[in-house]
Amino acid sequence: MSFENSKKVLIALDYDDQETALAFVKQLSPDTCRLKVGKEMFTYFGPEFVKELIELGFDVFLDLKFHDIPNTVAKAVTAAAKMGVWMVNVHASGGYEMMHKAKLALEEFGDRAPILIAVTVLTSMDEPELKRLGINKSPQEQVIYLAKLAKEAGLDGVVCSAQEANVLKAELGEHFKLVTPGIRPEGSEAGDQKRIMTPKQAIEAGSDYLVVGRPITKAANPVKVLQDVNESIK
Ligand SMILES: O=C(O)c1cc(=O)[nH]c(=O)n1[C@@H]1O[C@H](COP(=O)(O)O)[C@@H](O)[C@H]1O
Repeated sequence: MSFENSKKVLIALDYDDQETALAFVKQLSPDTCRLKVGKEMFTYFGPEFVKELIELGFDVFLDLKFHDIPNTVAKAVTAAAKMGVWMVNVHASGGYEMMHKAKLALEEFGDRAPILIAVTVLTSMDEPELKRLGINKSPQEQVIYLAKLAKEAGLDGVVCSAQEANVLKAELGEHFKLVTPGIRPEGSEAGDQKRIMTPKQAIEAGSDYLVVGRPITKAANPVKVLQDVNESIK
């Protein structure tokens, strides 16, 4: 799939109602954003919903964060590729073998293989939360550690917070893609996100793609907020 990144905003479609989601999507253009379908919408509406978005011309990031034994994850990313999605993700903490098998499974799709990325440390986590998991590292140290592992396993990039983008670009190179949620335009609420940045700061730090959900989808005028975000990162 194409890494073309003039469209940097990936809108997180986290709705429990398909009609509302589609009414929102129909106000958007595939020229100004891509769409992310995550666990909530996929669990409610499944592959048919994803295919409908693709038919409307959108690149879709299927965000199901697979984390299982290598064989199961390889089969799951194969199913995602068959659906025609642009990007798919797994959890880096599933391990080298799991990530590597997933990457190998996508080889048969050639140029049509989705971009495969790994979630490092969720943007909702901070140092105390990592400690509770038994990980005695800062989020940044753990992100770097897992991102290196993902690169070694052949993945195309990682999901991290924009706060780690700078150091990851320096350590892992220009071509390793950084997809950053936890994006909050000036003045919007952090909610459950802990490691946040504004769209402009994130791009300046080296993010390739910005995942933005509630600041756009819950806005009174979502299309205007998207336009403002795109304008701020031109
Ligand atoms: O993989 C993701 O997309 C993801 C990883 C992560 O570390 N943090 C994170 O927030 N996400 C997703 O990004 C979206 C962020 O949405 P908002 O917080 O509403 O902007 C949600 O759909 C999350 O599931």
